[in-house]
Amino acid sequence: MAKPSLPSGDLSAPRSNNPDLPGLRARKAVLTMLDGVLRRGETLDMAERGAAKALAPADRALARAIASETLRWLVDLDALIDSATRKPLQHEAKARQVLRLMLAQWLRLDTPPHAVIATGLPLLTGGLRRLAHGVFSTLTKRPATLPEAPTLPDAVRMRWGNRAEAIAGALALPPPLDLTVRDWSQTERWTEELGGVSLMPGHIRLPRGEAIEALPGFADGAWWVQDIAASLPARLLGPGESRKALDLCSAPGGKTLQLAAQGWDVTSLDVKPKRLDRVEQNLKRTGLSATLVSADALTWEPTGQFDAILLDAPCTATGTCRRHPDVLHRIGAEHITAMAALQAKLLERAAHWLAPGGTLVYAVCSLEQEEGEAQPSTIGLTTDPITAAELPDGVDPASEGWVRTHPGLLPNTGGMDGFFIVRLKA
Ligand SMILES: C[S@@+](CC[C@H](N)C(=O)[O-])C[C@H]1O[C@@H](n2cnc3c(N)ncnc32)[C@H](O)[C@@H]1O
Repeated sequence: MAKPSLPSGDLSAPRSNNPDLPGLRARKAVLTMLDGVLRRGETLDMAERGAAKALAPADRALARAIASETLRWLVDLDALIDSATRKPLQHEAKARQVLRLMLAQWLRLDTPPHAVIATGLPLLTGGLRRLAHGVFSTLTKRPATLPEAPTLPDAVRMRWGNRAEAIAGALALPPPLDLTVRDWSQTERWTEELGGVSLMPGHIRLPRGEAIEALPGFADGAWWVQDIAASLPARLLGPGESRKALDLCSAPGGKTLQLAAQGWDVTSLDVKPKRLDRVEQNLKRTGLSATLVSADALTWEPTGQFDAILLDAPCTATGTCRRHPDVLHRIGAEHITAMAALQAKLLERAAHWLAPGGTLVYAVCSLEQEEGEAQPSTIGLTTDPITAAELPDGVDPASEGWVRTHPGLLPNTGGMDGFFIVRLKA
């Protein structure tokens, strides 16, 4: 079973309970991050910003890796804990949280048990510390193992239906790093120079773990990081030939860059000014241009119509579960319903801004039917079927003409994020 590469944070065991020891501070941050995700429903990014901001970069990376692996394997870690306790621990009890992160380090990050104990047990006191020590020792003596792939929470498995097993298989593996090349004619050159593989023109796949900013071509903006699935929506609009495109909900701007590079005259709109700043920085780095608009798409009114609109709508982002395993535990029916309602409103508005004969691509990085397959029927545009020739080998359009990707696709080359994409014509 492939394991994530371990960040170079301090794995050595502190010899006392001194809370200032760096190894202990990283584990404390993990505990706060797990609490943020599991108790307060925060994203892992948000929880990390709150809990780990004072840590040195290597310790912060270590804390992120431990929290990610804990959340990815939570169901299996809990089963191990329950198999070694006579009285089940409450779901969010501190002793359970500490045992979860201890087991994730030992079983997923290959941290030696003595280091796990030295940095885990000081998070507890008294009887709880003795209990955690007992459970961890029982499991290391067995020795306990994890299954080949993480077990998905029941509600998630039910929602993802017959794709669930393949997605769980992909969750066990660290996802690769995909890049989109600004000038597609340079794909071969950059693929060779960066030592990657290309699955489509303009696409390069590298093994995970590269320091992106140090790679050749980054500073000159010859490419940007973008999962291959995330690159499909803009590709489906084809060459722009200076026609007008609206990238609605555009930040941090991967699709704005693509549309600009494909020759569209792009208006790039997002409601969050700080996120729009990132679009600006990305445009600057890549030498591409777009008109930036900081506005709420629910109230904004354009001055004219667009030949193309890309609506990469806000969503539950469950399709990014490989990199954000918090979505396995945070997202429930109420989030999906709320997002689906927002997406329907955005789609409805966007449809009115399309010039006659114009094209609208609707996309979400969600694996949920309500946010994907159920959406386009609510507006009066016709589907412009996506063809297999427009997709990477191994990904086929559905008979309805749309595309549903998920992490279990392209299993031999590293998978892809989960997206729903449909192309509609006015
Ligand atoms: C899935 S992300 C977009 C990713 C982006 N298309 C890319 O490729 O980099 C969704 C974006 O929608 C924005 N958003 C959410 N509600 C919005 C609204 N009412 N109006 C405009 N933008 C909105 C968020 O700020 C977020 O940046």
